[in-house]
Formats: sequence, C-alpha cells, structure tokens
Amino acid sequence: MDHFTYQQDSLFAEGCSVAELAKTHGTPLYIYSRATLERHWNAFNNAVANHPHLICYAVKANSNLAVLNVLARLGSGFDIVSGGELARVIAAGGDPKKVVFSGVGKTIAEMEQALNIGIYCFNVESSAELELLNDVAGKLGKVAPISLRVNPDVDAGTHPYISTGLKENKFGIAMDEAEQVFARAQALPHLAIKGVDCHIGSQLTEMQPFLDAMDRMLALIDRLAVNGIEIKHFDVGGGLGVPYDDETPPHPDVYAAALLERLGDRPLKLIFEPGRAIAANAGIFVTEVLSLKENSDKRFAIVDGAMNDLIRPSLYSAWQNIIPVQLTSAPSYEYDVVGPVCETGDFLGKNRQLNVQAGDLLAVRSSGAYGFVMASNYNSRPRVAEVMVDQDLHQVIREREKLEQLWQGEHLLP
Ligand SMILES: Cc1ncc(COP(=O)(O)O)c(C=O)c1O
Ligand SMILES: N[C@@H](CCCC[NH3+])C(=O)O
Repeated sequence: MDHFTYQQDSLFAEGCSVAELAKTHGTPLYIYSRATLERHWNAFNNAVANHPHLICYAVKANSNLAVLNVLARLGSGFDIVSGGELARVIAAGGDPKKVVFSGVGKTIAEMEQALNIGIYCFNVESSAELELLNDVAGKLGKVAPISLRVNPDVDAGTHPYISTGLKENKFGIAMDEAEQVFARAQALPHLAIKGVDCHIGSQLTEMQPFLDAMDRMLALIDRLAVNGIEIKHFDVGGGLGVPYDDETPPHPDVYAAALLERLGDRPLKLIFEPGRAIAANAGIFVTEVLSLKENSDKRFAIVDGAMNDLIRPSLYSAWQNIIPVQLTSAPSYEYDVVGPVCETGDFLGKNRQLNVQAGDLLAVRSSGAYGFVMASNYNSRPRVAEVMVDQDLHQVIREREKLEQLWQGEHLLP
C-alpha cells in the first residue's frame, strides 16, 4: 500500500495535497507519512510476534524527534551510534532500556552518558573498546551490558560504501578472534555479556547474505555455549533493502521467517535494527523547477533542491524515482534534474523522462531514510523544512532554517 498517490492527477501524501503543503511551507521540503512509518514498523514487529524480540529502529536513517516519537509510541527500541542520537531518543520519549549502542568509535563521554542513563546493551566493536568500556563502567561503579559485534565476513552484494560485513571493512571483531574476545569479556569485572550482533550492510535485496551471516553467527554462538559463555540475544542488525526502482527485497515476513527457521530451537531473543526499511519509502523530497536549460546534447531541469539537501544520488549514484506533483498530458523530454550547488556531482536524477516547466513541483520518492539526516549547509543553503502528515492533518516537524542560523556560533576575530 502506498500513501503517496495521485488524486485527480495531483500527488497526495495520505490525505494532504503535496502542492498545498509546498505552497504553505515552501520548497525544498521533506514530507513524511506517519501511516507508512507505522505500517513498516508493524510489519517487522508482526513478523516476529511469536518469538521474543526487540525492534530497534536505526536512528541514523531519520532522527527527527517526531519520527522517533511515532515509533516510540508503538513500543519501538532504538539502535543509536552517538550520544547525540541517545539524547534525541530520550527527548522523543523513547525508552532507554530498549536502546542498543552501535558504532566503532564510542567516546568515554558517550559511554558514561549511556551507562548513567541505563541502556539495554552496548554493541562493542573491538578489544580496545571492550577494555575501555570496562574501565569506564568500573569508575562509575556500574556493570555494562554488552554484545560483541562480530564481522561474519560475508559479501552483502550492495554498494561498496554501504557494505559493512567484509573483513576489509572497519566494522566489528573478526570471526577468528571472536571467541578469544568473548573469553576476555567474561573475565572483565564490569561487563555482563548479553548477546552477539552483526550488521553486514545496507540496502540488501537478497536473503542469501543474511542467511550466510546467520549461519556463521549461530555456529559461533554454539561454540561459545560449549565453552560456558551463555548468549541471551542475537542482534541481526539492519540492512533490509527497499524498492527504489524495480528491486524486490524480501518482505519482513519472509525475511524473519527465514531467520527464525535457521535459529531453530535456540532460546535466543532476536533484535532487529532496521532503518531504511522503515523510513525510506515513508518520505518524499519536494522540489520546485527553477528553470529549464538545454544545449545540443542535453536538457536540464534546474531545481531548488540540491545535493546538500539529498546527497544519495551524488554520493552513491543512488537512483530515486522523480515524479511530477501534478500530472499533465503535455509531451515529455529527457532531463537531468540538477540543483543550484556549484558541483558537477550535484544532481537528483539523470536522464529522467519528464514533462516540466519552470514553477512545476517534482517529488523525489524514497527520501525518508538517509535524506534530511545527511543534509548539510554547503553553499550556505539553510536546511529545509520537514513535515509529517497524518491522514488529512499535517505538522511541521522541523522548521526551515533561517539565514541567521547559518552563522550561529561563528565569531569574528577581535
Ligand atoms: C549497526 C547498524 N545497524 C543498523 C543499520 C541500519 O541499516 P539499514 O538502514 O540498512 O536498515 C546500520 C546502517 O547501515 C548500522 O550500521
Ligand atoms: N547512507 C547510506 C546508508 C548508510 C548505512 C549506514 N549504516 C545510504 O543512503 O544508502
């Protein structure tokens, strides 16, 4: 089910006209659908309803407080990678007892913050981090609940920049060192072993890499049990892909059923860290065509949105569908949809068949994940507004930045 559909040739987000929202709040603009966020989260939760589990939404995908709050109200846990994300979860009403803390470079201050708040688990990524966390917990008189992120060395078959489960990637502890590091963790006084985790990459559209990783991780868990190290949960990470174009990633039902089958009768709680699968197709990025330009080779639609607002096309050559907000029957041409930023790489889409004129609105679909969160102020462009729709109601969930905010905190020399 799609909550971004045409009504009488005009694009709607749930019951709200996208053209009206753009008129009221200006462009560029991110628009999210609450119903879609909820449906996607529930799809995960229902898929494992009969097994002990925790869905920890990956905050990095879209960390707006309203997004986190919508998911917190459903009972979501959260996967965080910084003290900033932890603070957001708390500010959004999330339960810290359902937070897992991932990331290769946690600082002492972040460890202290998370220990004082009392999170569910630290996903420890190296021996050095293990020793440091033990020290920090000891100084606070606390015991840190931990999982070790093990790198299963499987090829996720995704873009090299978002593949994380190969030995050559910086993430996790190598499989051949894992048992030794677990033994060390068990010996350290201020740590309590809870689980094992892995995350092999993002935008995976096939089951096989997940299953390969699962097999290796379960074999490790079985070996640990033989050596008296009891694992209570297995955190399978995130990474489930979404359809941007014609990809057909497994539905959470299919994905979870396959993992549960592999799990067999092992009494392990399963933790999931989906980000993209929940947020990507819950959002669109709306931009206005400023002008058209053509030469003998190409036609360009120059729009007011740019790589600083939505960087995925520039950074990963990611393809996201670009659709008109108002359908017309005028002839269409092939355009590169480009922004005003002074970089050749500043484009939202290339070779798109569109029928557009200056002043028309375009919507870049699948922009709810890794969209606004990766925005910058490059070229001194204020970050855009974000709106959430809920049926025929809508709410500005982040205001468009004002020009003065561009230099907030900057100081002139005396
Ligand atoms: C540890 C961890 N968990 C979860 C995620 C979320 O990934 P995705 O958005 O692909 O579900 C990421 C990002 O890839 C991650 O690094
Ligand atoms: N930012 C990436 C995903 C990164 C995943 C981070 N663990 C994307 O847009 O596809």
